Amino acid sequence: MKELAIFTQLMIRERKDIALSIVGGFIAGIAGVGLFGASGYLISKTVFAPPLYTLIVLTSLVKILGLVRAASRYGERLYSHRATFSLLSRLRTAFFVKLLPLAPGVLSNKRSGELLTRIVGDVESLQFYFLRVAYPPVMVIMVFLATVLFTSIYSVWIALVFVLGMLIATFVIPAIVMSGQRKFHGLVRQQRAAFANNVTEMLYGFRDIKVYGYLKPLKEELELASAELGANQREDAVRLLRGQSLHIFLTFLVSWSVLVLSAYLIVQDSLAGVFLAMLVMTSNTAFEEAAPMATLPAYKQDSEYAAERLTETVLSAEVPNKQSLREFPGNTALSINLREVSYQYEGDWRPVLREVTFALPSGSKTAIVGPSGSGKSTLLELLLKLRNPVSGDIYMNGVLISQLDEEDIWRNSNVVLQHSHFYRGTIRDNLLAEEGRYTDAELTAVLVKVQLINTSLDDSVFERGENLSDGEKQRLAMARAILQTGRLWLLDEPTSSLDYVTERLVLLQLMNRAVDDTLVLVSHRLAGLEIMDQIVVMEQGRVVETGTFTELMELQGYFYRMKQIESQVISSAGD
Ligand SMILES: Nc1ncnc2c1ncn2[C@@H]1O[C@H](COP(=O)(O)OP(=O)(O)OP(=O)(O)O)[C@@H](O)[C@H]1O
Repeated sequence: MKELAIFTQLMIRERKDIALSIVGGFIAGIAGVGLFGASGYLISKTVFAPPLYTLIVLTSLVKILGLVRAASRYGERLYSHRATFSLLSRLRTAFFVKLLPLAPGVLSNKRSGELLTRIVGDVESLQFYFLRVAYPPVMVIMVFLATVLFTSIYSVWIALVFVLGMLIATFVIPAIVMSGQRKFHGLVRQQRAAFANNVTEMLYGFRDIKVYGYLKPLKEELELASAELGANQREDAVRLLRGQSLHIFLTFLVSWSVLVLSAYLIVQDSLAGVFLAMLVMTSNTAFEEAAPMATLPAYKQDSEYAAERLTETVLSAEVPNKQSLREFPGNTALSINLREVSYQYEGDWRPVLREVTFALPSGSKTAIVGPSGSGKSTLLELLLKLRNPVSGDIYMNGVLISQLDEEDIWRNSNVVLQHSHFYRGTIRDNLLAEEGRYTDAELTAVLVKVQLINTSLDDSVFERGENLSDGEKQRLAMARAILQTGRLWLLDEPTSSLDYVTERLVLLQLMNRAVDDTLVLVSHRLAGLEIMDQIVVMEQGRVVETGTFTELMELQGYFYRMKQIESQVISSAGD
């Protein structure tokens, strides 16, 4: 199956450990069969009171085989587990490297809880591919062939019993295990993903869920789902155990058959009685070695399913071809051109942006205004190449954005999105400034610029900034942007939670800092836009007006009417 090709390639890189584990496993298997065979022979031989040297040779052989078996089993375990963990670490890295450039796309398509359990669970499942799928057949075939060859020296019929038993162990028992497994194929995995989704959603929205009294039904639902998942996991484990029990039953069945057949052959004078115990012990040990065959197809199916889903996760997003990308155009303030840009969210029936065309000259300051839902934030995401236009073109300094590496765009932009993320740590950690790049005095000066006057760099920040007000979060996000050195500013309502005075002060600082740079400010508020070089007015995904504040007011169109309404609302609120 082609999805497992990645794994096969990784196995080739671990070939040395794999080869050593196969050699160790083979020696351990053969030594085990030899050890028990020799013990059986020794027991039988003592009955005939053989010369002392025969007993010494046989006892020494048993001891040596015991030592060889233990040492080679140790080697096999050491190398096979080392190979497994190296494979796991390579697999994790390889998958993460593939996932990383796709992150914004994959994260917006998938629910976070599901994505996490999928990736972790599927990668962990694949670690068993080598130990429980690829490795056992090689070992079983080698040990078994050697054993059949050895027994055929004494009796072809006994060798045939071995072959028959092995066919049952390799095909019939796994088929019985699989017949139950097929019905439940992937069910546990799907249930686990659904469960993780519900838990993550509950954790994210815990406060609202609690306040609205929705906690109890949700908890009951989760408990039910958890019990169902537990029951199915138990059933899965029981199915595997049933396979192993069947295999043990087969081992005894074969040993009994060998015993009966040997007894018959001894009576017929076709076999010397002294070999009876040896053959029975040999069959018992050889079949013990084949125990992993019972669960092999179940693990194989599980690994294939995991590989398929992992591939689907990385293939479901567009893979950027970095080779054909062009160098980011210079260290100057960017000029940006949008030509007939349209965008539609996946699965949505209407476009969010429709043939948007406007230009942002180098060093210009542009405000994008419009009612909620008119597509302003989506437009910024397109400029950041977090999303790609469905049609139309975006140029940055004359280069098509599709030919630019998004990481270059991010590095050259100072961004404040509507919802910034904050980490558990200190204010200093959350400024995300490269260590050693700024002194504490410089960082504090930036905090002052964004009016976080009483905030210290060592103040703690809780997970997701729970202990910060919305206004503090916005100012901290603004401080982060100010500490960046890009020449493009993309700000999505960065001051919407601030009071009027603080907002003015912060924006003033920002304009001073970005004086020579290109700046785009998405804003709901229309006050203070006089200082902008250009205002782009959007409505239902279209650009309806563009111009300076004065031009738009003179036009007496959409912006003018919005401004009138805002003034009326402000004055009536003041009455
Ligand atoms: N991830 C998404 N998937 C599907 N639809 C989305 C997604 N994000 C936004 N939308 C839809 O796209 C439209 C435009 O959203 P967008 O956030 O760009 O508007 P906006 O003008 O920035 O709004 P606001 O001023 O309220 O922030 C909305 O109708 C919204 O429902």
